Parts: sequence; structure tokens; C-alpha cells
Amino acid sequence: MKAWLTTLPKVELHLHIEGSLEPELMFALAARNAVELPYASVEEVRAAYDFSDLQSFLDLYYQGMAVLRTADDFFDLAMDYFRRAQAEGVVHVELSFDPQAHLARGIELGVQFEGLTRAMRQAEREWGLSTALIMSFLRDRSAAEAMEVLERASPYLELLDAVGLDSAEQGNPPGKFVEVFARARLLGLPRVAHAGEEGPPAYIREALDLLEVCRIDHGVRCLEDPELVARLRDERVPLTVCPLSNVRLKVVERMHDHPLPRLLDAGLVLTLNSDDPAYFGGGVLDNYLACHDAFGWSKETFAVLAENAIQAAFMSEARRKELRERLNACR
Ligand code: HPA
Ligand SMILES: [Zn+2]
Repeated sequence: MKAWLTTLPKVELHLHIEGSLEPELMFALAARNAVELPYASVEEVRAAYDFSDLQSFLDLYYQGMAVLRTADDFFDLAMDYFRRAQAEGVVHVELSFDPQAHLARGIELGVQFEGLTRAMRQAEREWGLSTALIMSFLRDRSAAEAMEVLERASPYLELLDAVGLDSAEQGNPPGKFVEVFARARLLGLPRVAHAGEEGPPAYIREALDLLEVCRIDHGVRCLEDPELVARLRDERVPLTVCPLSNVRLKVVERMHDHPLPRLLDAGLVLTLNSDDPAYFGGGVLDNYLACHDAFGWSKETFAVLAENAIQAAFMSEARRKELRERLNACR
């Protein structure tokens, strides 16, 4: 099954590129930029990744990304991930990034965009990997600041495929960003948002009704609201589920308790993703494999999930058709 899951053309829709920073690269960039790390070794970093909830992860996630300073750093970060992803059969990556976390450290938007988009172009040339870029707003910061970032990003809008919403969910409902997302809509940008990871089902409703998102990141808590589940099913709203992330952040206790089988039975449009692979114990393939181990799903079930991701992706129709054909050849 592992060989077959590796060859299956997999599309990743939910990846924080800063969350792909492996400890080895963290140390290399810290040395390059003379940034001091509170760890003596790579092993010590990995040992610190023992999270009790989303916030305990976010604290280390924001600390780790402090080694990113130049366009080359962002380039190396993304290339390091793309290399690993394509080697495990990922054919399209939608990477999100958190500009506010870098602006707060004095790293200009131009630096971030230059490094990331240079890596995206190179990955396409080198491996035929297609990519899309999602600029995420930090929901635990103000809506005014998010609006300012959106305005400052105006020279780079051509490089963006969508905007998103991430960081600490509880107490920061999607409705807080209604004006920012309305502005993004006016600018012609598709919208996605994290909702229903730690937050209640009402946040998923708000993301749909107030932010007019086309996908929900996580969304696993929808099961607490049967009417919402019916709506997500009827409107075919894709959920970008990240099972290993949910275990590591204690959204669920163990893989065997994960609601994925119930979400699948409910007829929802599900996709499997890695979220923050350097922190949560693996990439896209590992997430597929963990589902295989826990739920014993058939090849056809994985093919349906991979097909859902192709359908939900920001990609050209020509690329979608090509990937569908490659997927069907695996069936
Ligand atoms: O899993 C996550 N949830 C919310 N915000 C995030 N930012 C990086 N990863 C995450
Ligand atoms: Zn996420």
C-alpha cells in the first residue's frame, strides 16, 4: 500500500510553509543569520515538540520562524519542502504563509514574496510541481492590521491565489475579519479560513456566511452540528483535514479516535493534508499512511480523497485534467 500511496498523485491544500521548517534547516539558517536559538541541538528542538494544544504549538512555531530573514532563506525553506513533497508523490502544493509574523520582525513583504515565488518557479521547472500561494492573516491580531497588510500587498496581488485565516482560533471568530475578506473579494481573491479546528461549529458557519470562503481548513468540529454537516455536504464545501496535526495538537486523542471515518460517512468533500509537517510528524504521505493504519481504507477511498483535492485546488483546468488522468491511471 505504501508504494501505491506514494505513486498516487497527491495534491496538498493545507500547508503552512513556515511549519515545514525542519530543525536541521533551522540551525543552518540561525548560523547564517547569527540568530540565537534556545536549543543546543537538533534533538533538543525535536524533543521540545510536545504540544498540549494549538497555542503551545504556535509559541514554538513563531519562535522557530525567527531564523527567516532574507529572500534566500524563504527560498531555501520552500525548496527544502518542495523537494521532500515531490519525492513522496505530491504533484501540487498550495502553500500558505503568515506575512504579519515576518513584518513584525522587520522582514518586508517584498522579501517574503521574492523568496517564496522564486522557489515556486524553480520547483515547477525542476520537478513539474505546480503550486499556489495563499496569504494568511493572523486572527489573534487586529482586523485593522490585516487590512493594512492586504493594502501593502497590492503590488504582489498577481502572485497570490487566495487569502486565508489562521493562528489562535478560540475567541477570534471569522466575523472579526468580515471587512478584510470583503476587500479581498473585491480585489478578486478567493478566500479560505481555518475554522472548527479548536473553535466551535459556529465559526465554520461564519467563515461560509461572512467571509464567503470556498474551502474550510480543518472543519472537523462540524460534526457537533448536524445541520451544518448537511449544508457542507449539499454545498460540497471541501474540508482540508490534517489528521496528524489533530493528534499532535490534541484536537483528538489518538488517530483511532479521529472523526475522519464519520466525516466520510456523512458524505463530505474531504482532503488529507500535512498542516505543519516539521512539527506534526510527517508530510502528506505520512498522513495518508496514518489513515491507512488507523482505518484500513481501500485504494478507492484514497483515490476519492486525492480526486477531491484536485477538484478543490487553485489550478488551471488543463492541469486539473492532466492530474485527473494521472489519478485515474492509478485506479
Ligand atoms: O494548525 C494551525 N492552526 C492554526 N494556525 C496555524 N498556523 C500554523 N499552523 C496552524
Ligand atoms: Zn493550518
